[in-house]
Amino acid sequence: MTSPLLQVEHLHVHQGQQRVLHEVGLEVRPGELWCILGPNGAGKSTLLRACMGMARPSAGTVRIDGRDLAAIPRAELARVLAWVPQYVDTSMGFTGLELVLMGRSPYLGLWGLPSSGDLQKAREVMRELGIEYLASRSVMATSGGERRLLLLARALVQAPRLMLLDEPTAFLDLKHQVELLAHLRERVRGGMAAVVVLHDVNLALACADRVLLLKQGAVLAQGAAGEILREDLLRALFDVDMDRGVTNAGQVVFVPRTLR
Ligand SMILES: Nc1ncnc2c1ncn2[C@@H]1O[C@H](COP(=O)(O)OP(=O)(O)OP(=O)(O)O)[C@@H](O)[C@H]1O
Repeated sequence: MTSPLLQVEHLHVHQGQQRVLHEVGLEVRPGELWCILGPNGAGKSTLLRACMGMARPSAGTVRIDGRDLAAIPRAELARVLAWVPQYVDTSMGFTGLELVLMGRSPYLGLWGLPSSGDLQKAREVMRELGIEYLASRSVMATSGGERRLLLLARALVQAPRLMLLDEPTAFLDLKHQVELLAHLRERVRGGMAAVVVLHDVNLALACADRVLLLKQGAVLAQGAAGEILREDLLRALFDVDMDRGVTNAGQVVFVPRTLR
């Protein structure tokens, strides 16, 4: 078995007096796509933030590629790990291409200027995601979904081995949601690892290898997606009765009972 790229052990995080994460453990290996599911306020974003050193553990360890996260210089970390946050600060008025090019900063030389190779990589990823048309547009003049795709492009040009994505499908229409996750799956098949916070159980079921269910800051269950995503655990997680069905194409789906 390959060694983990991300290893979280006995992680506790507090925000002031509030206990946000309690005794969380997680191991992510190359070629695995993990989905984190849980109710609002469960601690999903905090877990991602702790994995990249933006939320300080009150106890426990986070290791990236076998090394203690706190001991890895930021520039070095950025060559291994990329983050797709929930929001982008659009107040600074970058163009789409400039935002995407920021993903190349861990590789820039002495003067910090992107080379023609960096520009080519940025344009290539934008083309793959169908957002070339945003290259010279101000990020302030883009839609919520377009910003999401720009943030994904920025993370992809970073050429990370591990990607952490916080609700990347929020604001995206159905086609873009499916395309984004398919794109991510393809990268993961190529050996990258990804941890994705999602709210949609069916999208998680469609794309995840492994799933972690987080409730009130603690792990309710984790393991292979097909074993963990089942009615009893989903009910315990969301306090909503779910019915399991199978589509004509043989795909398992869950429907909240109150919506039937
Ligand atoms: N900076 C902070 N100061 C105080 N409390 C915080 C802070 N950041 C998060 N929290 C609290 O920690 C808890 C977990 O927040 P977090 O954002 O990790 O949840 P989440 O599972 O990502 O939620 P959502 O699905 O709503 O995005 C929440 O109760 C939140 O109010």
